[in-house]
Amino acid sequence: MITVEDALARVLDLATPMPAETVALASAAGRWMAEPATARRDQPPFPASAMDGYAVGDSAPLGQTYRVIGEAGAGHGFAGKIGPGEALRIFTGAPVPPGATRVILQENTRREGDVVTVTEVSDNANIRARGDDFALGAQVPPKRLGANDLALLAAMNVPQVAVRRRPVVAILATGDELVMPGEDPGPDQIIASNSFAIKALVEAEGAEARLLPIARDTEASLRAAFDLAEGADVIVTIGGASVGDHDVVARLAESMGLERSFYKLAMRPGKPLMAGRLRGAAMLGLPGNPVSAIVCAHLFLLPLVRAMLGDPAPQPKVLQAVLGCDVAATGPRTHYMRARLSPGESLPQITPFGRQDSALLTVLCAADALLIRPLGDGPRRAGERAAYLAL
Ligand SMILES: Nc1nc2c(c(=O)[nH]1)N[C@H]1C(S)=C(S)[C@@H](COP(=O)(O)OP(=O)(O)OC[C@H]3O[C@@H](n4cnc5c(N)ncnc54)[C@H](O)[C@@H]3O)O[C@H]1N2
Ligand code: MOO
Repeated sequence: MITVEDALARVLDLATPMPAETVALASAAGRWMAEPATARRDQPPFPASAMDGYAVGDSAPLGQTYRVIGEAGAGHGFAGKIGPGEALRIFTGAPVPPGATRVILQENTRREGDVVTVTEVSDNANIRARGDDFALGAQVPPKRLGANDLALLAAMNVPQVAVRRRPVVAILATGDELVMPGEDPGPDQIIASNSFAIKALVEAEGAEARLLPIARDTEASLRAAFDLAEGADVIVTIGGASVGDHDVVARLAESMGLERSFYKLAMRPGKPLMAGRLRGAAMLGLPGNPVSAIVCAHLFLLPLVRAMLGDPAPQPKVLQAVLGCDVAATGPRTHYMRARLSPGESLPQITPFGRQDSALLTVLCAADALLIRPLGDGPRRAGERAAYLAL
């Protein structure tokens, strides 16, 4: 059995970066940029008024009067320039003309005909310098595009972005006992649940999920399912990974040419995880127990997807908390305990659930964190520091 850290490094070795494709900005939310984007203009492209008021060329002392010589609005500049004793009626977003050094807030003036008088002084010039937000040539380094990034690229006049193609993740649940939700299970059958979590997790990370039909525990059925995974960038099998007579996934994948990176790791839940490369795709064989499959997806599948999309830090983010109760020593496997966070003084408090069976979806749903209990660690007392992963 290898360690979790070693296993993660080997999984990340399976990640090949996705090729780039070009998409319209309006379709780029959640996508990973494949290369930096470059501003095609200054923003603002001219000194711009930040307020509605009057543009003048002096410090606007109290009682000063100006003759209003024209008007400028957003999208409608003033062609002339401002001389001494002159003011331009100006609105927010309008270009500030030459000669003007400040915009007096409208509320700080009195207007009579074409004469405006300063009624209150302010040291705010109310002018945004050209390029104040960004300058021509400014670069946005590759990142996952969120709403704010899309607005920035739009302002930079970047109508299309080179993004990484979404990796296709084929999800293959295996087992004679499984039927899909809504079907009529036989007396020995249960409902396949894991695939739905795995699909949602990889989609949220920016991948495209391909949910394959459930494969039965026969070589023919599994082989047919693997054929349906053709062309996927990642193949995820669920179940059939352990030592039982019906656990044919590994055997079959190997007969199809799987280059195995590892099988079994010192982790609980998730010991029978398998990883490798099959027909050009990265393959992860997740254990069948629902919590094992989902925890392994958080720890290995999502980092793999992120690495393929170009995330420079694809590893799960380990956070710190303090224990909310005493915990027992761990055995020879690092234990990822389903736990609940509550507010603490400087760090949150983390308390694992009493029931840690890897079949318990209700406990997983009640959890918002995985308490990490390192392998071989002794008992720990409430109040001691502990690492966790947020769910
Ligand atoms: N003799 C041993 N037995 C087991 C070992 C072991 O080391 N020696 N490991 C245990 C551990 S740990 C795990 S985890 C499981 C993993 O088993 P498999 O990956 O082979 O999974 P299955 O046997 O196919 O299923 C386990 C369990 O999960 C249910 N299952 C499977 N797929 C789904 C699905 N898509 N949705 C919902 N539930 C699913 C399945 O019905 C079984 O109940 O092995 C232990 N045994
Ligand atoms: O390691 Mo298994 O995944 O405990 O249920």
